[in-house]
Formats: sequence, C-alpha cells, structure tokens
Amino acid sequence: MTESRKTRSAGPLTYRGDAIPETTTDQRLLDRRGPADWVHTDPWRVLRIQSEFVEGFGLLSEVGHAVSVFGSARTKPGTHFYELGQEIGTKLAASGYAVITGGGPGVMEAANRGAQDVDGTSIGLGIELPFEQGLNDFIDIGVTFRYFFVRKTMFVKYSRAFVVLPGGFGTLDELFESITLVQTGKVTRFPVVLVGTRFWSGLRDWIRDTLLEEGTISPGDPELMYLTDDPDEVVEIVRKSHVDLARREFEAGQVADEAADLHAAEEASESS
Ligand SMILES: CC(C)=CCNc1ncnc2c1ncn2[C@@H]1O[C@H](COP(=O)(O)O)[C@@H](O)[C@H]1O
Repeated sequence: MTESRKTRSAGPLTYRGDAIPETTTDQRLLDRRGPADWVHTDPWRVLRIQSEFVEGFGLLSEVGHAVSVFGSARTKPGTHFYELGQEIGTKLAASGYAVITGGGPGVMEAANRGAQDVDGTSIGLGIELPFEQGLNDFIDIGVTFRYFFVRKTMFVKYSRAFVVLPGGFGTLDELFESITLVQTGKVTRFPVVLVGTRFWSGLRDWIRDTLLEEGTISPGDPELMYLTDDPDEVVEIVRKSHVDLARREFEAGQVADEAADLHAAEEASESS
C-alpha cells in the first residue's frame, strides 16, 4: 500500500508533497503589504470598472421605469429653467417614473427636487470631478461613478426617455450621445425630448439647414428629437412612447409582465 502524500487544496488547485506552498492564500492576502503601484495599473482599473458596472446594475435594476433629465449644472434656483426642471421632475414622478439625473446642482437638482416633492423616486448618478461637489440634497438613491462611460451606460440602460433642458457642453454631450444611439439603432426604445424651444431652435435649425443640407445626416434624423416648452407634453411624449413600445413587445410575443400590463392599460383607455 502506498503511503498517502500530504495534500493541500487551494480552490480548484491541488498541491501534494513539496509543491505545497508555505502559506495559504488567505495568509498571503491578509499578512502582506507590498508596494502599492499595482493599484494604478490598467488590469486593476479593469476590475474597478467592472465593480462600477456591478454596483450600478445592482442598484438600478430594482428601480422600475425611469426617465433621465439632463441640463446645466449652473442653473440657479428661482430661474425659469430651474422651475421648469422641478415641475418636470414632479410630473414625471407623479406619473410613476423614477427621475434620474447626473446628481449635481442646477437643472439636475431641480428635477430631483421635483420628484422628491411628490415622494417619487429621485436618483442621482454622480461623477467624480476634480473639484469636490457631492450629490445634491434631493436624491434618495445615489451612486458616484469614477468613470464617465460607466455612468453613461446606466443612464441609457435604465431610462425610458431622455429629457434635456438647456445646458452647456455636458448637456450637449449627453444629448448627442443619446441621439447617436437612437440613430444607429443601438437603442430603439426611447424618445429624446428637448425642453426650451427658444434655447434649442437654433441648434435644430442648424441641424436641418446645415447637417441635412450637407448630407451628413439622413432626412428622418432631425425628427429623432422632440421640442417643447410644456411639462405636460414632456410626460405625454414619454408615456406614449412607453405604451407604443409595450404594444410592440406584446405583439412580437415578448410579453414581459410590464408590457402586458401597459398594453392592457392602453386598450382600457382606448375603449373607455
Ligand atoms: C457647478 C458645476 C460645474 C458642477 C458640476 N457638477 C456636476 N455634477 C454632476 N454632473 C455634472 C456636473 N457637471 C456636469 N455634469 C453632467 O453634465 C450635464 C451638465 O453639464 P453642463 O452644465 O451642461 O456642462 C449634466 O446633465 C450632468 O450629467
């Protein structure tokens, strides 16, 4: 009979005899402090990026129907667009939509505040910035991301619609990112609603008169954006697109419960 050799298992690995390491994995994890440079290497960053996705998906997948509201970080309380942002936040929340913003001040704060005013779900997806900012005070659920692109994925994945109030480069970035995703068919399910006809009409005209004229976009592309000043119309556009999507999913046999519910609600309102 052969004498049984000393054996150690480490996860899926088996070591025997002289191959057995002197320490266990846990000991190596807990006992040693080596140089910290590896924290700044790309493979480590990949793990941090993954963890942001995991946290974001984990949090937002439980949230239900949501709409993202974008707009200037510099809009002050008491101004027209702050109040409009707040009213839109309130009306979306009252219609059952969670309101997601970038978590900062200005229009973001206004929309979060409006949602909170009616006990709606108010969410902030913040971003680490060179100057300390923190999430605004009107957020119930907040995440602060390190990476812009992870945060962008969250806005797109968990929103039924994008509502865009006047803003600067950040807002334009969000607007054009979302419209490009719609144009290229990467997302098929949400409307992009611009609020503030005077502010946005110059951009819309330039898109029509220059981009379309030059052939850099297709004839249907300018119609990918809605333009309004009316908070009720914002909610109406969101709701209608939501119901249309539910109907398409229902007809295609992809009957998620919510799609069936919405379809039934639509049928009921049509027949009443
Ligand atoms: C006062 C100040 C500049 C604060 C910055 N604090 C911020 N916190 C969170 N998201 C932001 C911030 N600044 C820009 N963003 C992002 O970019 C958009 C606004 O940028 P902008 O003000 O239009 O160009 C927002 O919808 C938001 O998603």
